[in-house]
Amino acid sequence: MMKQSLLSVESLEIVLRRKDKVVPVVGKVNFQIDKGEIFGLVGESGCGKTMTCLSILNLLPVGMQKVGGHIQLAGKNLEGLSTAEWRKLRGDRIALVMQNPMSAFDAIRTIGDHFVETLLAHGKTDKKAARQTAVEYLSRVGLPDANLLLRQYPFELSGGMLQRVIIAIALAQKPDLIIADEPTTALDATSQIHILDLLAKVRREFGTSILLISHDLGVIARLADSVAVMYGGQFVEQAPVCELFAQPLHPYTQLLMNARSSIGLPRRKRLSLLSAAAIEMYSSASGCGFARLCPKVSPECLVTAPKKSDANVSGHWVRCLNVNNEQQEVV
Ligand SMILES: Nc1ncnc2c1ncn2[C@@H]1O[C@H](COP(=O)(O)OP(=O)(O)OP(=O)(O)O)[C@@H](O)[C@H]1O
Repeated sequence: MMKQSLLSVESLEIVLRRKDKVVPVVGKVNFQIDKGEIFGLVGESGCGKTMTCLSILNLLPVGMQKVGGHIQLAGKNLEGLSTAEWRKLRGDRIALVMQNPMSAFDAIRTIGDHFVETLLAHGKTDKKAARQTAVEYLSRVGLPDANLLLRQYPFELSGGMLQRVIIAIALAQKPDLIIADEPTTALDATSQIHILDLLAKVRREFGTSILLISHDLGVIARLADSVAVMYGGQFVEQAPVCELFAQPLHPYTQLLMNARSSIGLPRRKRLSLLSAAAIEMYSSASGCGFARLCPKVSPECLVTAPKKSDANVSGHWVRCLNVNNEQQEVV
């Protein structure tokens, strides 16, 4: 089947403005998500994953500013939308599933209130029909006794159940894209697997595209079709998921893989691997942002910023001077 692009992010740049300082947070990020694709974004805490997705929804926090780039959804430029248009787009076209499901709910309102109000706010239906839709979608995400659930309060549900409710509310609006930002991080191991299986089912049954953000390569491996590795506000490698695991090229990706495969090692040894990957922003005007931590650093890395170079497999590229040096191209 022909691939059809859904989301296109081009040269995205985000900065943090603090008094007289401007701190780069995300720099010249490019990616594309096709219809029905699950695109994984992986990287250590603080590398800019969340700011990248919040910018897609025009929800950057105070002080953060998108200063460059273009974002298109199904060919339509998302610049210059009115507040009402943004409100409609969020939910109707793009849904957001965040890390901590409890924080998405008002503790003194029932699940039914949340569900119905969201549907009514998006002008879909009357109250009775909204409750019917709620029952249908709560069942579709595998929650038993949906009628009882609608009368319950958030504190009466587990984190895994609340995450399912959020996904049900999102699906009821039939979005084109779900942005799932660390959707399983706050859950216990069993609930994590159930939520990942549910997201796979959502893509299968609804054809929804998913931008899946995680610091955990295992989560990405289980679900994503392709994956981008982010470090210090930049994408440093991107590949189809099997290819990335078979042949990680960037030293940072390799470090992430090693840290993961060292799960069985004593805690101290594991931490020493992880601390080597501690995040520093790409604040250096020249050179590679990862150079100071890179086990393969060469003198050139300190002065020359690496450009993208293609690997042998289609869709796989890396930003590192020490990989395929001769293939470096201007991007
Ligand atoms: N509200 C905010 N105000 C100021 N700086 C922020 C704010 N939110 C995030 N940052 C900073 O922006 C940078 C990118 O943060 P971001 O949340 O995108 O990282 P992340 O990769 O999603 O990490 P995590 O998984 O921990 O959320 C970090 O340096 C972070 O400290």
